[in-house]
Amino acid sequence: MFYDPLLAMCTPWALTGGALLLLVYYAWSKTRLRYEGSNIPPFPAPEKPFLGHTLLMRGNILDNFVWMRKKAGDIFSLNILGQLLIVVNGYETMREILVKHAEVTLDRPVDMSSQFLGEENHGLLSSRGHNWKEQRAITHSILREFGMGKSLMADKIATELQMFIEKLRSFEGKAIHLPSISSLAVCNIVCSIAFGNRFDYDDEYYKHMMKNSNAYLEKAPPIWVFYVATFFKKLPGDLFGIKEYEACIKDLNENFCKFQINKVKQDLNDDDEPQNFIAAYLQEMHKREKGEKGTFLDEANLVSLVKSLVVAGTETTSMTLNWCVLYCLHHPEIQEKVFDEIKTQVGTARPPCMSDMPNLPYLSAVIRETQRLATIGPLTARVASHSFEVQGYLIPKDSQLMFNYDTAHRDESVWEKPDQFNPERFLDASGKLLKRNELIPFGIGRHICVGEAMARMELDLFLASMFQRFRFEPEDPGKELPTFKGDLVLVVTPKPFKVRFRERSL
Ligand code: HEM
Repeated sequence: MFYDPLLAMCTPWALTGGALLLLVYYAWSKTRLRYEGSNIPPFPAPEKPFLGHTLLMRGNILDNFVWMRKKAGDIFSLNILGQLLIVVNGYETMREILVKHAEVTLDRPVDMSSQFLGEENHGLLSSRGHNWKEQRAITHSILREFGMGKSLMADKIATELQMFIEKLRSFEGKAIHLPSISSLAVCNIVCSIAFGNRFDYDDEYYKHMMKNSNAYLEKAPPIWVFYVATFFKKLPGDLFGIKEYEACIKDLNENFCKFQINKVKQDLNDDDEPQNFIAAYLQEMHKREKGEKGTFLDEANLVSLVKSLVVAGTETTSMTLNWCVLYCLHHPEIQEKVFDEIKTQVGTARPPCMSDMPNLPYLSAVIRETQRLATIGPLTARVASHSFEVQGYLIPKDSQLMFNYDTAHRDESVWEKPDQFNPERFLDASGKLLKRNELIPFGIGRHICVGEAMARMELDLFLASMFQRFRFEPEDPGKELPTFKGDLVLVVTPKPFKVRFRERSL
């Protein structure tokens, strides 16, 4: 046979080169957007080869979105490793899509934790279509039955609030990190509704599970990592902490949510009056299973639901309390004004209750302004189930949409000096509370926070009692006060700071 030494030498190189070319072509074809010629929203910056706009998702995304919006307008496109991501800003534009096009923007994209737990269509945060509709309706109806926004819920909150205030008193003015206590208190309210139990603040099991619940938010890898997380997971080591994150959420799932459900199941009798969320859900599930219509209610959905109540219902409320305290450290005069209002309208002999709230408009304005300026949950995502048009742009089927709620709260055309903490913007000239539609801390459209009424009640009661009983003072009055600039870890958290709760002499 003919032997060519040159060919023999070249072949390994040719093979390697060919393989590399194929790999490059594969990577290029996977990361390229295929919408040439269609009128998708504009890009704020040129795409980088292979990476698209992925690097723009690093750092403080909310700050990055500000300059992108200035360049490209309220709706702009990003290429994240081949996935079209359309970012939507401004109250009117978000409303137009989430309300007018609600049916085609109903589903959320699969999130990382659901993917890791094999829960791609479960519960409320990651379920889709008819399953989501049934889970949403049952959650809403059970929470309403348990008195969300009514007295039963208020009683549960008041019981926990008493423990919380006692705990704050016990520090006798020593500087503390508020969320390490407030998260335990707020989560206890969710627990007492979900499975009828509260935990002692020093309970090791509870503290461990709360750490997992916090990790859900704090340890969540950066958003862009999600697109390549399954690949990174296969690599040795733990790049971006993906494996640690997975371990935390699995522990929370198995040893908290499933464990508590099994405990309720042991004593469940379908004929008894349900005493908690889990029992009510299981009883309704058994009823529907016997019907002819079929049901999406099942235990896998319940596990995910319980987890979303714990995770979505804890840090959001706890961080809002923390932000409010931080703003008041900067504005002691506002703090005193709230105290004076409570002293006049409620007195100091008993804790404030829900029926006092109509007489406390200034406190309500402080809470609204806290929610506006902090925008705890600034980003939410959806997938377009069909193509549709908005403001002349095509939103193609399967594109992902990210809604930037933060912009609704910071638009200068709506809010004068939006970066300042000014509760007066929620009051009219006679001191009456104003309703302002652009305030959307709980979101808009069909996915609007299912725990809104409960959260409002918690914020009202907790803050009213905190203002009544304590003066909030900085850890070290000689030092610079903690900054207004927060960190986005799914929820926006202030940079950790300590505060002194000085008991007022009442
Ligand atoms: C101050 C406290 C809270 C804030 C600022 C807040 C904010 C939000 C926001 C912005 C959303 C997303 C809306 C969207 O995707 O458009 C949401 C959804 C949700 N929240 Fe809240 N939330 C709070 C408290 C609570 C509480 C106390 C619970 C329950 C115990 C809760 C449970 C949920 C659930 C389950 C969802 C998903 C709803 C769905 O997709 O249908 N949240 N919340």
